[in-house]
Amino acid sequence: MKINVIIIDKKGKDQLYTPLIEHYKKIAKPFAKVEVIELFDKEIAKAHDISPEAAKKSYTKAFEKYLSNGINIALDPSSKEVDSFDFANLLKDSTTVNFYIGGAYGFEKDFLTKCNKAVSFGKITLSHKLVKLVLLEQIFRGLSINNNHPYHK
Ligand SMILES: C[S@@+](CC[C@H](N)C(=O)[O-])C[C@H]1O[C@@H](n2cnc3c(N)ncnc32)[C@H](O)[C@@H]1O
Repeated sequence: MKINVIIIDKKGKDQLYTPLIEHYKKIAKPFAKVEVIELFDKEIAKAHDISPEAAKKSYTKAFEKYLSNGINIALDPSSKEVDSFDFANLLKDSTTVNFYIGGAYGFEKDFLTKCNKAVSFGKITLSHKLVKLVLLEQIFRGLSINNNHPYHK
């Protein structure tokens, strides 16, 4: 199966999170190919200087081309909270699963309605880099649950 983590973020490897992200991608390999897709362009940078609404619109524009393939799940703090078993079930719905992590201003409502689901990791707001790491760990945990791997005890 293919899992895409699509995030509004500048490309580039930071020393802090990248080794762990790569670790989870590697250990998930027997079950799924996990790819992290970072999106940030001049249009998003410019929109940030205009208004939160313009910024959210620019995120939607960047995300939209990925919506056509597979199941689409937005990570949104104010949506339905999931536990690790609910999360594992999301990975059973399709052979391609796209997860979306919003930018500094979250998502446009319109984008959330275009996704199949929106889920929350709790009411706290995590930085997008930290959310990416938590998501990668939960993807591996979910794959472990679905494949009876002993990681999830
Ligand atoms: C810095 S946060 C943006 C905060 C923004 N004010 C909002 O309400 O979404 C960047 C992204 O991280 C993700 N995120 C942060 N905390 C989260 C949580 N508790 N559960 C799910 N996703 C979260 C969301 O995708 C969010 O758009």
